[in-house]
Amino acid sequence: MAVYPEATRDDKCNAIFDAQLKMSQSRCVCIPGPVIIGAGPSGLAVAACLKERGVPFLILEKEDCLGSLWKLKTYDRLQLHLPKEFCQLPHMSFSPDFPTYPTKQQFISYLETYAKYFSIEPMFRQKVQSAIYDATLRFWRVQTNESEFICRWLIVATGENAEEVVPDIAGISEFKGKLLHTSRYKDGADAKGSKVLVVGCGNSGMEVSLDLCNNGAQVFLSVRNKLHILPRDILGRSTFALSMWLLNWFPVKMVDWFLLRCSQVILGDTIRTGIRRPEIGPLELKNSVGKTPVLDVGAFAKIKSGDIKVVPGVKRFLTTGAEFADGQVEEFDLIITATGYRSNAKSWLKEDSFFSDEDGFPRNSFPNNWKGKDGLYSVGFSRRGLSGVSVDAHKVAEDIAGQWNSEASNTTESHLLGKRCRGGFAT
Ligand SMILES: Cc1cc2nc3c(=O)[nH]c(=O)nc-3n(C[C@H](O)[C@H](O)[C@H](O)COP(=O)(O)OP(=O)(O)OC[C@H]3O[C@@H](n4cnc5c(N)ncnc54)[C@H](O)[C@@H]3O)c2cc1C
Ligand SMILES: NC(=O)C1=CN([C@@H]2O[C@H](COP(=O)(O)OP(=O)(O)OC[C@H]3O[C@@H](n4cnc5c(N)ncnc54)[C@H](OP(=O)(O)O)[C@@H]3O)[C@@H](O)[C@H]2O)C=CC1
Ligand SMILES: O=C(O)C(=O)Cc1c[nH]c2ccccc12
Repeated sequence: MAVYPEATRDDKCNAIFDAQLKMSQSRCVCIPGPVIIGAGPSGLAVAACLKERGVPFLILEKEDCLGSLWKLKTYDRLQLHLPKEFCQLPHMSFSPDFPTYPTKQQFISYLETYAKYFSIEPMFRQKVQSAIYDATLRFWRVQTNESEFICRWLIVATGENAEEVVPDIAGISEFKGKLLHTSRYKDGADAKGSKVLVVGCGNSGMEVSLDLCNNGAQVFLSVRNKLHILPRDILGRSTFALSMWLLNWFPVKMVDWFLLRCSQVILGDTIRTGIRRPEIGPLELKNSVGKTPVLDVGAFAKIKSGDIKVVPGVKRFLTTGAEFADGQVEEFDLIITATGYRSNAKSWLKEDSFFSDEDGFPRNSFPNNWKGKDGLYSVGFSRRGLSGVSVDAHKVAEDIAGQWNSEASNTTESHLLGKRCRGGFAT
């Protein structure tokens, strides 16, 4: 357990008095176990692990459903791009009927079943506005739009993709056509015959481009940087699974070399289409800066055939279209920003040591990214997708359960505060 500077008796009395005064004025609830922020896969996974260990908890979720990223912010044709065995959460496998790459709907129904099985009932419409550690009381104070929650442990599970990144490109507000981020794209049903620019070439940009193309749109894909494209499957086996298997025996550079040779044979030279590859290999790049390679499900064939046209980065937007870095100008009906997401943790978490101001991720990288000080934890910030979520969830639950079961969790302060709190939620 962390060691705190001892507060004086007077400090403690004043702080307890302040806390009690605040509680009597506003709705304030003491939570006996941890408060988990976010009811996505990470929040559910750590909740299930805590349940297994008999630790009560409360999940606060800003939306009115669990798995909100998957339910509200993803397109219809989405399928997991890692095989299902790498995406399941702790203590429950996917249905054997699910295909290797479950669909969005299957993944959502898995999350629903998961929550039901473990009797996880998040509190919805609770947007966390601030969380601050009271060093005198040794409690976290979590303020939502409705209430204040007081707890000993705080688990940040708000995700790597909490907020859309909207590019700050000149003239973006001038564009008179339709402009939307991939998080609001559902399908290309209305796009038939229209001219569409997709800005950004991650997995979202590639898959949305493919979907638009399949729906009869004329698609331009703006690529400003180097990136790795790998086929999702090599000889009928998942590229990701194959990579993980090879990494048991070979160094990452050798596995990267193998992946690039296979990509060359299966996809051909990406440079011919205007897409340059980084000098560092795909897995090494993922491990070092977290940049996920594109796992291609068909968009690259459309690029090679010219159905999707690769254009350089956008220099500026115009009222009717865009000008690109090479001076080319095109008119568009629709522009879709596929420019990714960012963490929102720094907008509400008032602490300076565990989470970085720069990117809102824990400062320490995997495997030391899950535990901060003063009872602060994170799940789902390891840049390892859903398999990273499970690893974090196990570690966090084990650590908290250890404290919960020891006498240390029953401090005098918690009893004193607990008696004064009105009501309490703990699932
Ligand atoms: C299009 C897309 C496809 C993906 N496909 C894959 C894949 O195939 N395989 C894979 O491994 N990963 C994939 N990912 C990565 C994705 O991050 C994970 O699948 C997973 O959703 C991460 O779970 P999470 O719970 O950490 O975050 P999220 O799913 O984002 O959940 C976080 C939750 O926190 C809530 N929240 C945020 N801020 C607050 C606040 N202030 N107060 C209260 N609640 C808050 C949100 O509403 C949300 O419900 C994909 C991501 C995207 C965008
Ligand atoms: N089937 C699946 O399972 C899918 C999984 N995903 C996952 O979801 C997560 C998010 O993916 P995604 O939404 O693609 O986001 P990413 O962050 O992976 O990609 C964003 C892209 O936008 C570009 N970009 C960012 N800012 C700008 C800008 N100002 N101008 C031009 N381009 C810009 C980036 O290029 P640059 O390199 O230059 O910064 C990058 O190509 C990833 O983890 C991904 O793997 C997404 C879709 C499908
Ligand atoms: O979907 C994502 O963003 C992921 O992080 C999944 C993932 C983890 N490690 C990888 C290596 C190659 C491709 C995807 C992933």
